[in-house]
Amino acid sequence: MHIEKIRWPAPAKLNLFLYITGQRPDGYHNLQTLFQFIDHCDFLTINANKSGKISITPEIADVPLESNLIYKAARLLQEHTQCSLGAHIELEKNLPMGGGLGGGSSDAATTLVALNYHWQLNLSERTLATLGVKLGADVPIFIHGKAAIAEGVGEKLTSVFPKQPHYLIAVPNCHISTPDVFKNPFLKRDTKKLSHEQLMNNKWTNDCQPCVKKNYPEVAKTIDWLLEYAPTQMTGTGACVFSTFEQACDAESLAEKSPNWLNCFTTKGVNVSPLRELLTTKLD
Ligand SMILES: C[C@](O)(CO)[C@H](O)COP(=O)(O)OP(=O)(O)OC[C@H]1O[C@@H](n2ccc(N)nc2=O)[C@H](O)[C@@H]1O
Ligand SMILES: Nc1ncnc2c1ncn2[C@@H]1O[C@H](COP(=O)(O)OP(=O)(O)OP(=O)(O)O)[C@@H](O)[C@H]1O
Repeated sequence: MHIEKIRWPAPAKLNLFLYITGQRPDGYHNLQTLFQFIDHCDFLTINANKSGKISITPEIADVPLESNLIYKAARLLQEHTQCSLGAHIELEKNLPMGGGLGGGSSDAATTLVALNYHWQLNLSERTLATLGVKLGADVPIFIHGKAAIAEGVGEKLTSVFPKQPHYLIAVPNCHISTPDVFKNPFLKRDTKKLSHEQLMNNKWTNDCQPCVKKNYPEVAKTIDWLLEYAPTQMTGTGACVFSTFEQACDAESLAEKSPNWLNCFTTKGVNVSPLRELLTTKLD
């Protein structure tokens, strides 16, 4: 067991494009989506112990321990490996919840990767991703840790190298349920599947955005305000929206002049996740 206390990052992701190419018999949707990470993270400080128990502080408001994806990921790993070790996890929650930035999935992925290290389980990335997808469709990309086109329901990953621009991320004041967006009868579900080369060279859009804009006026107002200044679109099933800039100073000056109702922060796109950076450069 690695007993040293380590502060592990759990970064957010953006869907730079998101196309729905069909629906499977089980109701899940086949996607073609481009994931990039941003340098804006939750942090999990992990202290491994021999208790067999998983404790997390502080609690997340409205999320009981048994529903916390960090707890679920740790339990899944214990069950899969019959490991009798435990851990105390201190969570610094910086990512907005239910915003399409994948914070819950990222926390779960970081838990799997970190406990695999602390408990010295030696599970492969593939095994961790197979366990992780049970917790959420986005967990495998966070375990992969490299910008990628995801296909299937999000589990088939091909690494790609999009530009790493600066972003202004806006967080509209509304919670959007992912299942509700996928249930919407007006959702476009028949986008033609394209080659990776075509996908990377075309203009990038998000098939969920028109329905979400229609049903959530806060999202529509945010996108329309930002579009006056920079290319802007929604990530995932919303509600967060990102505007793209070549220079950090342009993102920052737009954030400064944005109206009070627009809650936002600036960050940079990264093709290697901070979690992967830590694993490959600092812990090897
Ligand atoms: C749309 C994305 O945000 C893209 O990054 C993700 O694929 C959604 O990932 P997530 O929030 O982890 O979603 P999950 O918890 O796996 O799925 C929530 C619900 O969304 C619907 N869902 C999700 C993913 C998918 N490819 N097809 C779907 O139809 C299903 O009804 C599912 O029950
Ligand atoms: N550790 C966790 N962090 C955030 N949310 C969690 C966590 N554990 C459970 N949840 C639940 O998961 C829900 C979705 O959280 P999350 O922040 O991942 O949404 P999201 O950013 O919209 O994700 P996605 O882009 O994958 O749809 C939350 O509303 C919360 O109830």
